[in-house]
Amino acid sequence: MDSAWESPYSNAKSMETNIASVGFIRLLEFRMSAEAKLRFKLNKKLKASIGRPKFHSDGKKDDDNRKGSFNKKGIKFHNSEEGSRGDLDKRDDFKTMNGDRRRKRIYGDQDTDRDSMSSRNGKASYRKAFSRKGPNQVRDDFNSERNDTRSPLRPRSRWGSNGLGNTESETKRFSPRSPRESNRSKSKDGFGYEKNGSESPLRPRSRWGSNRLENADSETKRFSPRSPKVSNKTKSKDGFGNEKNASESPGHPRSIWVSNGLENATSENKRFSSKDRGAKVSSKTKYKEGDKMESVNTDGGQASALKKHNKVKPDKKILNEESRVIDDQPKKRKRIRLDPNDISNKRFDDTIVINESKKEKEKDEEEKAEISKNAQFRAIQPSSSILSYVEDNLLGRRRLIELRRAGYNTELSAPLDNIPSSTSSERENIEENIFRNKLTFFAAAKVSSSFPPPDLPEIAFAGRSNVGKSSLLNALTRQWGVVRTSDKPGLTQTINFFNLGSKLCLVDLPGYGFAYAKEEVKDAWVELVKEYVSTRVGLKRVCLLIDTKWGMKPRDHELIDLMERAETKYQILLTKTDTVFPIDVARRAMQIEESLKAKKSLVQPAVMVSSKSGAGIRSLRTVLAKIARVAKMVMYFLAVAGCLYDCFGLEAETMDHAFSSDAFDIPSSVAGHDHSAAIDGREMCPLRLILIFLSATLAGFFVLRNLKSDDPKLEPPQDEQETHHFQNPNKSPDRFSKVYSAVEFGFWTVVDMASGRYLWRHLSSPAAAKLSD
Ligand SMILES: Nc1nc2c(ncn2[C@@H]2O[C@H](COP(=O)(O)OP(=O)(O)OP(=O)(O)O)[C@@H](O)[C@H]2O)c(=O)[nH]1
Ligand SMILES: [Mg+2]
Repeated sequence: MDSAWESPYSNAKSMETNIASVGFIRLLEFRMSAEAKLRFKLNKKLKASIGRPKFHSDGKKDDDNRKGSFNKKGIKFHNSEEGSRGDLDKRDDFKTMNGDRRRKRIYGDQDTDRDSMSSRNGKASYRKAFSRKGPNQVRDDFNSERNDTRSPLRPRSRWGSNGLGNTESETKRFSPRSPRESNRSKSKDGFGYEKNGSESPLRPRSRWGSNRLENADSETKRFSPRSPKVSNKTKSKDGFGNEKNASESPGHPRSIWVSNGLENATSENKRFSSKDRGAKVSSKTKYKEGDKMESVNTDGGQASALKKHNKVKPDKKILNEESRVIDDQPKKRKRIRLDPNDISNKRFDDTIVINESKKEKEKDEEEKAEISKNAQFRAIQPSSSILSYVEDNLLGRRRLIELRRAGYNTELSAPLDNIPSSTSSERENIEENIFRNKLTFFAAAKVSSSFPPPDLPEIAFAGRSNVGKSSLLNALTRQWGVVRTSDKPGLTQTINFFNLGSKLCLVDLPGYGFAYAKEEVKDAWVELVKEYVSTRVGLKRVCLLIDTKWGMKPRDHELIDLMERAETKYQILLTKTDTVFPIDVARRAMQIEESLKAKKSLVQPAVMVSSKSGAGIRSLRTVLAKIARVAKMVMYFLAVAGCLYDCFGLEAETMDHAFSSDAFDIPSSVAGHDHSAAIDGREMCPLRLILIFLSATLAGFFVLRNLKSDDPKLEPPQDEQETHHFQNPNKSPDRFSKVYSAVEFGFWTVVDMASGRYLWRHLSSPAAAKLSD
């Protein structure tokens, strides 16, 4: 502002050249009507009511307030004028108004500036200053002043946006807003912009905006489309902008864009273009058809700038093209030469990466092998007998509705192991008497030396960790919680012995394979399990549990090989059948049976169970109960043989060889005889002989009966009771079967009393004592 006002004083030449225009303005002033004077006064009053800008003693105005007041003044003035006239006269009014406005604004400014200036230097009056500058220049100064004195922190003004092309980013930031801003500010301008003021600020697609958006690639492009238009219109009126720039003090802080414009061509371009926009805003504007605006630039001072801009533009294009060419070239990769003796972290990392890639390859190969395994598995066609068994026992993944329809109470644990329509989850419903006995833990062994004496026939449960060994013990006895289970592999870490009454011993072995335990600890488990299954006296069967979903693993094969060598009887149990589809249960059973066909110690068939649903548990009970029964029969036979040996004086050595407990794998305590007693058997009483004969006969009968049905088949249970349960699930077991089982149980007790250990111990102990003497 200062420089704009001071320049006429400092520049005598411009004073002289503008004398003519001053005279013209004075003439205009004399011709001013009384009405116009009144209007001017009114305007002054209005301005005063709005609030006038403060002027400092040095003539500088407070930037924002001052501009606001200028604008407001303009609006008010113009509004009052426009409101009193028709739309038809708008254009004429616009011109005259503009002239008035120009002059009056000058007067308005003069009132204050003259005082301030006279108080400052006491020489030149306002009119002189005005005459020296000329009206156009004054207006131009006014525009530039508005541009320049805008705070750089006020981007929302069209002036600010134009004048603040100081940095590229700034210009970019401001530039898209400018049309909107200009629209907004127009409403305050009083030059027919008030209609635009009602325009939504979200409508930037004014003519300017649309032009600018055509080339949004670069900043220069953005401004360029407008420039030709402006230059076309302003060329005839050119000559003030540059002059003004020239008259500006280069070091003046006010004119940011001017001072910067002298520094570099590219930024100058942008600045000029932005100034161009600002000039456009400050220029006369015709209002056409509501929203559309057409600007007529009276300030042609930007033509030279536009020329500059047009000159620089091709350079930019070239630069862009060059940069594109550079981008298109393939980028050279940095080659890092590695020192073979370098053992820094970098090289160490590289080796790790190589190892990892090897591991990944191995993993990929394993995955491929696994995929082929899966494909092979899907190709298995199970036999119809297995399929029907799976269906009859509701093995595999089943919907609850299906189980309900079959009459099972799905709210009970292991519902398929229960009698249909039963509400009892207790063990009374177990059809195998031996499993009604209480399950009691009696020993745990970490080493073979701590194994308990083999008093009872034992059935062991082996398999990988988490395969469901412990859960199966609970499910078989329907005594939940006696054996501890966990979803974390490796819970069972010792060989745990559980007595089922005094009939059978169930042994829970620690698992092998993956488990949450140290490697050495797991190795110790494996060794212990191997020792147990290969050397344990009284071990009737090892139930090798295999997860139906995953099938057999190398560790399972290891154990099988060991049991084959030790001639330990083992049977495959497929567990967790509820996790796979029924067809896959059948496939897995087929697959395992096929793969273990040649094994001698294997007891076929594989039993499919689920501790969760209870499917197959009854069949497993039947199998295990028969094992217990066979063991009992063998025990009776041994007892009878001992008696015969005693009675008929058979050679002790022969008897020893034929019926030794080791040969039958029966614990000596179960067999209930020793050689010393047998030798002494000749001295037994006749009553004992009768009892032995009777018991031997009955025992022989039951042994034969049991031996007939010793090998269970993969068909629905042959037993009447079993068949009844599975085929007619809605019927409860009839009374006859209950009586039958009770009589059988009583009979076996009598036989046990007559021919078993009880009598033998009591009768033979005195003889043994004698012999020892
Ligand atoms: N779905 C389903 N889950 C089962 C079945 N049997 C056992 N589980 C679950 O499998 C997990 C392991 O069961 P455990 O009985 O502890 O397995 P384990 O073989 O004794 O494991 P270790 O003692 O670690 O050797 C538990 O979360 C059981 O609930 C089954 O038949 N079906
Ligand atoms: Mg366990």
